[in-house]
Amino acid sequence: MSMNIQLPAPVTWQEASSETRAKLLSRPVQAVSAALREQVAAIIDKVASEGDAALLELTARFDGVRLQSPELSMDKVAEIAEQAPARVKAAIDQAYNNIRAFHLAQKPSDVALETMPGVYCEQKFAALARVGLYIPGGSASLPSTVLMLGVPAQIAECSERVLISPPNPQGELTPAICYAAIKCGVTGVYLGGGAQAVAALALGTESIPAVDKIFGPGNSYVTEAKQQVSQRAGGPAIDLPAGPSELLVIADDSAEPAFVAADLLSQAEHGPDSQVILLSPSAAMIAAVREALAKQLATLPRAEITNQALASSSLILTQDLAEAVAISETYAPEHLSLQLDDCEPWLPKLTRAGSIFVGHYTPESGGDYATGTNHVLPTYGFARNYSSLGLLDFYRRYTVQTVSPEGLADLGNTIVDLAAEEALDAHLRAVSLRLESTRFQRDTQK
Ligand SMILES: NC(=O)c1ccc[n+]([C@@H]2O[C@H](COP(=O)([O-])OP(=O)(O)OC[C@H]3O[C@@H](n4cnc5c(N)ncnc54)[C@H](O)[C@@H]3O)[C@@H](O)[C@H]2O)c1
Ligand SMILES: N[C@H](CO)Cc1c[nH]c[nH+]1
Ligand SMILES: [Zn+2]
Repeated sequence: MSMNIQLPAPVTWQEASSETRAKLLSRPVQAVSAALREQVAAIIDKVASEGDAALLELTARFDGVRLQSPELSMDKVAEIAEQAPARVKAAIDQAYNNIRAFHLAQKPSDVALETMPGVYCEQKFAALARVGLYIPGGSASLPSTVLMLGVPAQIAECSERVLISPPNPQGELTPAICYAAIKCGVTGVYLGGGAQAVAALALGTESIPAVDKIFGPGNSYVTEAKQQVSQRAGGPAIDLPAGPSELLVIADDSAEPAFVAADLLSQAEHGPDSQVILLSPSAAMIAAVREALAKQLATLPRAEITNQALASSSLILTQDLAEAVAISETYAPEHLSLQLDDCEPWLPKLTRAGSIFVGHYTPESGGDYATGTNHVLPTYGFARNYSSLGLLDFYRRYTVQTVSPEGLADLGNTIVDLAAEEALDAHLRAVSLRLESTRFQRDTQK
C-alpha cells in the first residue's frame, strides 16, 4: 500500500492571517485534552484502589503483555544487560561519560552569608530520597532516556532510584535499557507504561514504592498523569511537562537542505503528535528542504508515523532572520536548531527553547544521545517558563538562619514594625518577648 505523503505547503508569514499564524504554531495534541484528562483520572483512581492488580490489567490492555508481577528483579536486569551487543555497550559508555561530565559540572554549592552583623543565612541542597524514572517505551524503546534520568539521580546520590518502563513482548526490558540502568546504579526496575505507571510511582502499590518526585518524558497519557498526580494532596513533585517531541529549525541560504530535512524528520519520527517547523527567509531553501524531506521520508522505516507528524508541521517563509527569531520566541520550541551562516548574533535573542543546536554540524540527535546535555526538555511551549532537566532537579533547596543576640538587637525592631503593619501580634511578640527578657539583657552585655 503506497503512503499518501503529507508534506506541509510553504506559507509566507507576512501574508498569513492571525488565525493562520495561530494554527501554524498550535500543538497537535491540545485539541483532545478534555477527553484525555477524564481517561487519565479514571486510570489513576483504578491504580489507587486496586494497586498491582490494576497495573497488571492495564498493562495487558494497553501494552498487550500479561505479567505475573510488575517487578523485574535486579538479578534479572543484570542478566539481560549482559546480552547487549558490545557496540551498544560502548556507545552507552561514551554517552554516559559525556552526560556524567556535563551534569557533574552542575553540582550546586551551598550559600552562606551574614546579611547584617549577627544575622547568618544559608542556602543548602539536599538530594531527594526517592525518585521515580519513567522511561518511554510505547513506540520506541529509549535507553538514552535511562541515562538522561539515571545519571543525574546517581550523581545527586538519591538513595532510591526506581525505573519503570512499558514491557516488551517478552515481558521484560531490552538489554540496552538494562545495561544503562545498571550503569546508573538504578535500585529497582518495574514494568508498566502510560498513566498507570505514573500512578503506581505516585501512589505506590504492593510491589512499587511511592516516590518523592517523578521524572521522565512520555506521550500525552504520561504527561497528563504527571500533572494530575502532582496536584493530589501529598502527591509527588514532577520534573516538567516533557511531551511529544518538537523541533524548530531556523535556516538561511548557507544551510544544507539535506541536513535540515534529516533533523526535521528525526523529531517527526518520534510519534504522530510530534511537530516540526522550518523558518527561513529563503524561499529557495524551503523548496530544497521540502524536496529533501520527500526523498528522505520515503526511505524511513517509521515513514507512516513521520508522515502523520508532518501533517501538523509547517514550512514558513519569513521576511528576514529577525522575524524568524521572533516567531521562535513565541512558539518556544523544545529543540531549536540554528543552521545559519553566522549564529552568534542571534543566540542572545533566543532564550525560549529547551535546548539549542548551533551550526551546520550540530545535529539535534547529538543532544538526544551523547553530547552531554539532557534530552528531557519542556514541550507544548513550556520552554517559555520551564527549565530543561538538569542535576539541580534531583535536589531540594532549603534555607537555614541563625541570629545572635547582637543580631536580634539590631534587627528586632524591623521585625516588630513589619508584624505590627500586618497586625500579626503573635509574630510581633515572638520578637518583643526576647528583646525584653533578662536572658537577652545578660547575653548582650557579655
Ligand atoms: N520531551 C522530551 O524530553 C522527550 C524525550 C523522549 C521522548 N519524548 C516523547 O515521549 C513520547 C513517548 O511516547 P510513547 O507513546 O512512545 O511511549 P510512552 O511510554 O510515553 O507511552 C506508552 C504507554 O502509553 C499508554 N497508552 C498507549 N495508548 C493508550 C490509550 N489509548 N489509552 C491509555 N493509555 C495508552 C500505554 O500504557 C503505553 O505503555 C513521544 O511522544 C516522544 O516524542 C519526549
Ligand atoms: N528527541 C527526544 C526528546 O524529545 C529524545 C530522544 C531519545 N531518543 C531519541 N530521541
Ligand atoms: Zn529524538
